[in-house]
Amino acid sequence: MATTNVETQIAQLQSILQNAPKDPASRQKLYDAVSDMALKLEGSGDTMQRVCYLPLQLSVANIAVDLGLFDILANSTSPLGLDDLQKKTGADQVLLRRVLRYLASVNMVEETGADTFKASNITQTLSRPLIAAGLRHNFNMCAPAFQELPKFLKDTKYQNPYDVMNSPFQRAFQIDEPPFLWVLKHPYHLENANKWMSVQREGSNEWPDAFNFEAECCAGSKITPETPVFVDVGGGIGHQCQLLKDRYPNIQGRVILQDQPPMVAQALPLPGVEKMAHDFWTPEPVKGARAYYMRNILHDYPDEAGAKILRQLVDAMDKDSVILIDEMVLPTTGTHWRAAQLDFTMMSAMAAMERTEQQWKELLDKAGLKIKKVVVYNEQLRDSIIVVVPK
Ligand SMILES: C[S@@+](CC[C@H](N)C(=O)[O-])C[C@H]1O[C@@H](n2cnc3c(N)ncnc32)[C@H](O)[C@@H]1O
Repeated sequence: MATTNVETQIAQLQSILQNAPKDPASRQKLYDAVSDMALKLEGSGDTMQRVCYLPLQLSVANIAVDLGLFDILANSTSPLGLDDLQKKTGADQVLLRRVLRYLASVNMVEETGADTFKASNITQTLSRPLIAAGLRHNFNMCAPAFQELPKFLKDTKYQNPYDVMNSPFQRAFQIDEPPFLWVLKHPYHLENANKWMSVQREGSNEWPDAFNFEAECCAGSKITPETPVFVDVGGGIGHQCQLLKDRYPNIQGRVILQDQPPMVAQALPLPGVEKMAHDFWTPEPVKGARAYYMRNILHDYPDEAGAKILRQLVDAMDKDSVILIDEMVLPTTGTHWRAAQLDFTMMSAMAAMERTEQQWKELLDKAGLKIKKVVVYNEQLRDSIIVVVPK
């Protein structure tokens, strides 16, 4: 009776899988619900084995990337046996069997018969070059810092880390400079990190999907071609300036990309965007802009340093100016695991943090600023535009 019942339940689950919605948002919702149910169903044996062996998945996935296994299977039109895979990878068959057996056990590849494998949906994802670079980045750079974290926190008496010159990453790599400077001197790690950054929010909304820049920042007094409308402070190579220009091709006024000189020198072509070398620790040279935009800058710094950067902008603002902070705003409860793990990545790498709305208020207060409104544009990570004005 019990067996029949469980077989019926499994059949019901399979029917849910077959009828899973195609649109990404609904699919994500279903995935979150099913994952949550799977964890609630989990017995102690599975819990201990799953948690204790978590690092192994990333390790074996890196072996598969090094051997090109995901690529080979994803590009094959039919299942491949060990002979084929040995010829293509040059690896010993006994070892290959062990690697593939493990990968199949966690659905990273699909086993179609004895010693025969094909790509699964997960193989297809992991074979993509940007995602494979992410496997390398997280294994080579993040995992050593995560490994260091428990001892680091014990040694620092469980105080929240705030000093970028004293982070788990620095200990793991035995360096005495901030990780973002160290990585610039290590091209292999830099390339993997940049590829990972470019893909990790793939498929998510972008800020103009939820925030109407023209209505929010260009209404009111007249804008002329001389009016600075958008200054991207610490804007990297200009992706957000490009996004703004793409979404608002007829926008009047100046759009300005600011960053350190080497970054500005590498910026995208960006027609219609002024490129300006500027150090954000010094007074903001563009006065009275409609919007000073900052994306993923302040989460790198503790409150005092963040307030110092913001004060440079406050001094440049006029009555029509706002600051747009594009960052995660963590909820008070129910933080998604993807957001929570990013917070720990910031802690381990940079002694930095993601913030709740209350924590944003506390930081802004130190710079004489307050929140006008928060527009969430990506629910899962709580990526948001925080519209900020002087108090
Ligand atoms: C995490 S990245 C964010 C880049 C960009 N805003 C984005 O979201 O893609 C931090 C940026 O801050 C820039 N940066 C760091 N220190 C700076 C400084 N003192 N003045 C101006 N930009 C700086 C870096 O060059 C880098 O482009």
